[in-house]
Amino acid sequence: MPISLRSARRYLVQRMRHIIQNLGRLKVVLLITALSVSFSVFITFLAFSLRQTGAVYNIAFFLATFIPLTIAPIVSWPLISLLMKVDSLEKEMRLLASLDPLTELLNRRAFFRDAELYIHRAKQEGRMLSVIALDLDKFKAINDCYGHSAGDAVLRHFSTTIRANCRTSDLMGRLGGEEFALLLPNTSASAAYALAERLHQALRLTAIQYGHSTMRYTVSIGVISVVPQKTDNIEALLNKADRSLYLAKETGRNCTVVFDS
Ligand SMILES: Nc1nc2c(ncn2[C@@H]2O[C@H](COP(=O)(O)OP(=O)(O)OP(=O)(O)O)[C@@H](O)[C@H]2O)c(=O)[nH]1
Repeated sequence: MPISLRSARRYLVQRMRHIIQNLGRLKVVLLITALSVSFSVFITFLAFSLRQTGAVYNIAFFLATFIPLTIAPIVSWPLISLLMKVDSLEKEMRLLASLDPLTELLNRRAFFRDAELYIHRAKQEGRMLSVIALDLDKFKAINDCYGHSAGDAVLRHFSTTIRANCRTSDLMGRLGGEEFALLLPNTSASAAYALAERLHQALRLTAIQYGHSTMRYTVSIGVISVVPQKTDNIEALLNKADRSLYLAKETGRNCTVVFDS
């Protein structure tokens, strides 16, 4: 019983938020005011029906209209404002919980969660998608040579390069350390390979100024492109992309290997 009460309350709060978001603050306050006045007039009417007439009756109806008309907006405006603020803070918190704080790409958990949705949709529509695993080369040497915050600057730079080369519909995540992953919906192996090559090219043209130092870095990339089958999930696809990435590292780094099944 307490569970159903709690879920009923949660449902009501959600409905209220939905209404507030759809109508906007002003319309909601006007609606509350109109409802308050109607209710107050109705109660007054019930109390006086068939009993009183004349001046008292008129004064009571005047008060039944005037009091809620003035009080309802004064009370509801700040309350609705507060609810809207809580709502946008909650949205912001949910977004922050999904992002890697250094690069502002999706964190591992959010990437895996969203990737499953993309894969599910691709299965339903029978469409191809590509998963790309990326790992910066000899990143430890950058940290050792220039310091940890220089390493952080490289990670941020790489995430900006990824963003500049991907579509807004692509999923971009930092899985941890210097490992990144992309999921490209509706993307063939050749288009995914072309993106990987654009990233290599962008890094070739890049020299990051850090203090008095100029840093250059490269990335190794593994690609898998499939029309996902029933048993495919992000873990399985990322495993295959990782196997290609491993080959890219073995081949001498700074290159792309496409998974060959
Ligand atoms: N600056 C910085 N370094 C990190 C972060 N997370 C992990 N690292 C470092 O990334 C380095 C990863 O090193 P390795 O796994 O040996 O890989 P690598 O040096 O890139 O070598 P290869 O992958 O074989 O090319 C380690 O030194 C970690 O300390 C981070 O958030 N910031």
